[in-house]
Amino acid sequence: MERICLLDLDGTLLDSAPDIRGALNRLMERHGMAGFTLPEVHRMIGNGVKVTVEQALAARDRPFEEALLSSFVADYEAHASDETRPFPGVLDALEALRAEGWRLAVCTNKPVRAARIVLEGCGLLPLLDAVAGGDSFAVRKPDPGHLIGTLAMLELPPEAAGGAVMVGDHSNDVRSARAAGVRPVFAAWGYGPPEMAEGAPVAQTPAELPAILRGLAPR
Ligand SMILES: O=C(O)COP(=O)(O)O
Ligand SMILES: [Mg+2]
Repeated sequence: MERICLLDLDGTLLDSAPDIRGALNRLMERHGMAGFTLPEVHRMIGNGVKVTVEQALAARDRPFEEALLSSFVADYEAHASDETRPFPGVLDALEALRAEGWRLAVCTNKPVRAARIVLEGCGLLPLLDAVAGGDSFAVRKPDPGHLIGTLAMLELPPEAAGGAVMVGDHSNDVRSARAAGVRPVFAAWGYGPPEMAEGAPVAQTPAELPAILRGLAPR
């Protein structure tokens, strides 16, 4: 069975919160609202941009508007890799996994256009066999269909989930993996608190991934 590694993006491959915060706080400022600290923004990431903007507006007692979301996304796309970088060790870990025969695909709740822009800006795009965003399918994490759809982008059937691992920093990643029949690994360096691992194996750093995934690989 083929070895497939599905990877979450924000808080797993990339420390993207500074640029998400930048675009969010510029939106808030344009509309006369107070901005957010980095730890506050960490807690708003993982359910897609719409939820991020909804939570930000709700925190300031302001109703959600589609136009505010569009203006946030346009600003974010223009500044997606100003400060965003791969977490230390990510590039080496991805190269090691590829050398060991793992196919790599991103499965993120971020809209796919923004995901590709930031992956390109950070130099990770050439290492990936597919990128599935939160708007690539009718469903997104925690729905297992998002992972099954990502496998389909690799021209693999749902049964290939048995040879796949999902690395992510949010309970959405762990839950969608389990529901799809994919083994989850929790990225402890990301934005999710430790309880979001929900009993999944935990990688403390990206450097631990090759050994952990080797232990989970189909034989
Ligand atoms: O919330 C988002 O926009 C994306 O989050 P994810 O990359 O961790 O799925
Ligand atoms: Mg994440």
